[in-house]
Amino acid sequence: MATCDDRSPLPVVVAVIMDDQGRCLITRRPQDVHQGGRWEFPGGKREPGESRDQALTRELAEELGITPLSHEPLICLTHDYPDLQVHLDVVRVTDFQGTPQGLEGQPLKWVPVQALDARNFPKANRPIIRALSLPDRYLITPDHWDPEQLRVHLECSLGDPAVSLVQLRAPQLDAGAYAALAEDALALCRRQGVRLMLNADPALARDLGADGVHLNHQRLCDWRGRPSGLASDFLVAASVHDEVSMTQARQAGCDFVVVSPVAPTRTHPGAAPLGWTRFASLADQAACPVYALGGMTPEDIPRARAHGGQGVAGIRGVWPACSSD
Ligand SMILES: Nc1nc2c([nH]c(=O)n2[C@H]2C[C@H](O)[C@@H](COP(=O)(O)OP(=O)(O)OP(=O)(O)O)O2)c(=O)[nH]1
Ligand SMILES: [Mg+2]
Repeated sequence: MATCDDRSPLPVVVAVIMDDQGRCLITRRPQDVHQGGRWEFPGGKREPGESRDQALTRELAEELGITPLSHEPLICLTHDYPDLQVHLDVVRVTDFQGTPQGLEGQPLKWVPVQALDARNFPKANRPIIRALSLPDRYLITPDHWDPEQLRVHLECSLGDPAVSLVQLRAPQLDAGAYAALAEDALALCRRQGVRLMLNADPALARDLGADGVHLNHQRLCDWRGRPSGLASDFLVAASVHDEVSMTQARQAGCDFVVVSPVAPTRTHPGAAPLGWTRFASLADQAACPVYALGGMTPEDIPRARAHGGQGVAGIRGVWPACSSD
């Protein structure tokens, strides 16, 4: 059902409320409203003149009878439904007062983040669920590591709890050597519960059972939709450098993107850095979580988040130091 509100996009504040076991609160929308019958995160339309935080406090009081005490930005996105364009400003509520109740008669459930994919949410919620399940750093293998150095670095880094998402990038290897290395790296990553993205042909990533594929510029241009036989949690990511490639990533339905180079970097010394203002503007156009790449270290994570990012990606500065370095 369409809304009578003619603001476009419709400004909506959305709250992902977490409990101390890492579960989040979902509620069911009534049948007779826009996206009726689907599960959602609590929240609603911002009234004219209201700030995001005022709307958050009002909506959570009206719908659940609770008061948010602390929250942080999670992701902002615009989504085009056939009948309505919405702009969702999503925050993660980490502390609140009161016990949530369905004050409008809506069913409530606390569910672990890993169980969210299986629920029937509105389409706009896919990036929110991705943002919840992705870490604040994305490690990319440097191409000067030979396969043995790569194995040593993976083994020493994978025990670090901050390391949970890695991209295997090895453009110096031929297809056969890359596939052999990818099989070894996947076995190591699986043992530690780390997700491995292959910077390779999407069919290879699927056939080896990788957690996802990272599309470089050429593969993003060639992308013709998710190949058949992919699990729904298989991640598709892409490298983005400007508005054109951000639009391509949106059209490809990427689960996350990496924007670069944000700052000067030793690996690409000739490339002009985008800077944080341009990063923020590109992040605003994304329909998915965005990592900043280029001269990043873990100290840049708060800055990346303050500019609308999920966190940082890195080739050199983001890997933990290993004793063999
Ligand atoms: N609250 C919420 N809204 C969502 C989510 N995903 C999503 O696409 N939306 C859309 C559905 C609606 O078009 C819009 C939210 O508007 P709403 O109808 O819930 O607004 P409201 O709570 O102010 O309701 P009302 O007072 O107008 O009855 O955002 C979500 O996870 N949570
Ligand atoms: Mg609502």
